[in-house]
Amino acid sequence: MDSKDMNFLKMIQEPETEASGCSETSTCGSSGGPADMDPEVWNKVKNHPCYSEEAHHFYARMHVAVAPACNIQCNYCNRKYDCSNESRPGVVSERLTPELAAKKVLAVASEIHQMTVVGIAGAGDSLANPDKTFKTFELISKAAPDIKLCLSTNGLALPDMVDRIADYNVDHVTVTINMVDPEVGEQIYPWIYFNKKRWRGRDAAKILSERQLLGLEMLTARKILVKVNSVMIPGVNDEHLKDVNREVKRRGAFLHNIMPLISEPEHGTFYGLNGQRGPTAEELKHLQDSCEGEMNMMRHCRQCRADAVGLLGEDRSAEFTNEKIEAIEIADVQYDLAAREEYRDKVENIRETERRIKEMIVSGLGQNKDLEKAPPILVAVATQGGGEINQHFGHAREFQVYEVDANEAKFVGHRRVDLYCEGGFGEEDSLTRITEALSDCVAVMCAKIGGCPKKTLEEANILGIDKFAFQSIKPALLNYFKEYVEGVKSGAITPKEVTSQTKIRSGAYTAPAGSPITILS
Ligand SMILES: C[S@@+](CC[C@H](N)C(=O)[O-])C[C@H]1O[C@@H](n2cnc3c(N)ncnc32)[C@H](O)[C@@H]1O
Ligand code: SF4
Ligand code: SF4
Repeated sequence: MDSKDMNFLKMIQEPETEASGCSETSTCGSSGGPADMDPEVWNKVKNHPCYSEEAHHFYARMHVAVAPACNIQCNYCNRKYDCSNESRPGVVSERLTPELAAKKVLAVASEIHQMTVVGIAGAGDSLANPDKTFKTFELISKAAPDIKLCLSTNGLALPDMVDRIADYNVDHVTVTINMVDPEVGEQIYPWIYFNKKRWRGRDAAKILSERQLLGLEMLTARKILVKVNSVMIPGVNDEHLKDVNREVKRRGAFLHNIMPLISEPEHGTFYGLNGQRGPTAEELKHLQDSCEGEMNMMRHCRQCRADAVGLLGEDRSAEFTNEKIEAIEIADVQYDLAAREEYRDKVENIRETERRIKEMIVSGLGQNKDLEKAPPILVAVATQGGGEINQHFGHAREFQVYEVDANEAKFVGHRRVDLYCEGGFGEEDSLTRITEALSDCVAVMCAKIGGCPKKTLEEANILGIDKFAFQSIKPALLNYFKEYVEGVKSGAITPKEVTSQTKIRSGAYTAPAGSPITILS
């Protein structure tokens, strides 16, 4: 186990908690997953960072960019193959052959033990490049059998590929479904290439939609978990995505990930060049909230590049360039399966303990009528993984935002920000932007915060809090909720009107060049 892994484990093993008498390092019972989840499903999702919000604090993924071609055109997509400065889907720094991809997976997995999933998500479409995609899976599954395989597709080729997908034990497939009505679809897709012919307009959208829904049914019939991605395009498919949600739910999709359209003109997409805007954070959250029901909504998607490596929200791809991978002697790569398993076992014990602690806190809060009645608050958290408040305010490139009440602390999105501590350079500007980005939060929790940013935040009625440093995020937030409500009651804290429908001012915040738009997902 390398020193980074050791630090990470130490970080998650030694929390200082005031949450309860049960130490978080102890293992209070078995790790069976949430009570309401089928154990077979839990086993598939428990260490997949995209399929489980909880898992994304502990486990990493990597994308291997082996699939350059695409069989359709979306009006929001412009693929780039040598781009290191844009952080959005469809861009990569370098292409990979299946052989180099497998070598890269081994190199990353031996360096980053929390990396549990390899996905193929472009830069084009995984199933428009089936030979490269399945060759890559074949090589990875031989060399690294504990790694989960995952693919993303627009679904056009899916019905023809389901058997091959099942043959490679791929348990997770993402299908992008933006419409179930060809009238809507013709505004999103200028053409598709199907049966050796280019189709346009409503005919194209009809074929695509039928193939997507058929593919989805075929996957769920084989118990393969399907995440449906939908890009929310205001005025085109925003209201219609409720119908999409209903149709995919009916066909057994496991998770629905409604993502905001990214349409900066400089990316050169059709929508970007024609002024099609993306949704505001408030619009996005409203739609996600209205679709949330029996079906899980994904709210922690970071809209990653096609060659992303690391925990969601961090990108370590620059550490694993083709040049570095090519220079590695495969015999020097230490793929230590036992150490990887040991790491996962420890994480699962910690998660199980945290779940029990949360239950105890919630049951304690439930005894108090004032807390039960109090409206939810939004709190921002600086974390670098491990499910803890463990990042210095000035080192945060994103803040996670939680909606907290007496019953739960729910992840509702993230805000990307400029780094505050950059050697004293431009600090005031970045602090202003961070304050704007967190304007709807009552507090920001971090491992440490300096006097100056604390004062500026307080002027905007956002408390900078570092006393929960290195504690588990959700227990700390639930404990803080009690403190906040009591503080408001006693007059020590000035209340902030915040509800789940609060207007999040994403429009007021300009993301730094090269980063995706700020979202509250
Ligand atoms: C680059 S695609 C690769 C996988 C596959 N070709 C597909 O479309 O599903 C990965 C995801 O990024 C999404 N995406 C691409 N460009 C986007 C944009 N400009 N805004 C939001 N999502 C985008 C796609 O819809 C898809 O869900
Ligand atoms: S299907 Fe995927 S890769 Fe192809 S154009 Fe659409 S978003 Fe881009
Ligand atoms: S784009 Fe979203 S679903 Fe895909 S790896 Fe990133 S966080 Fe996961």
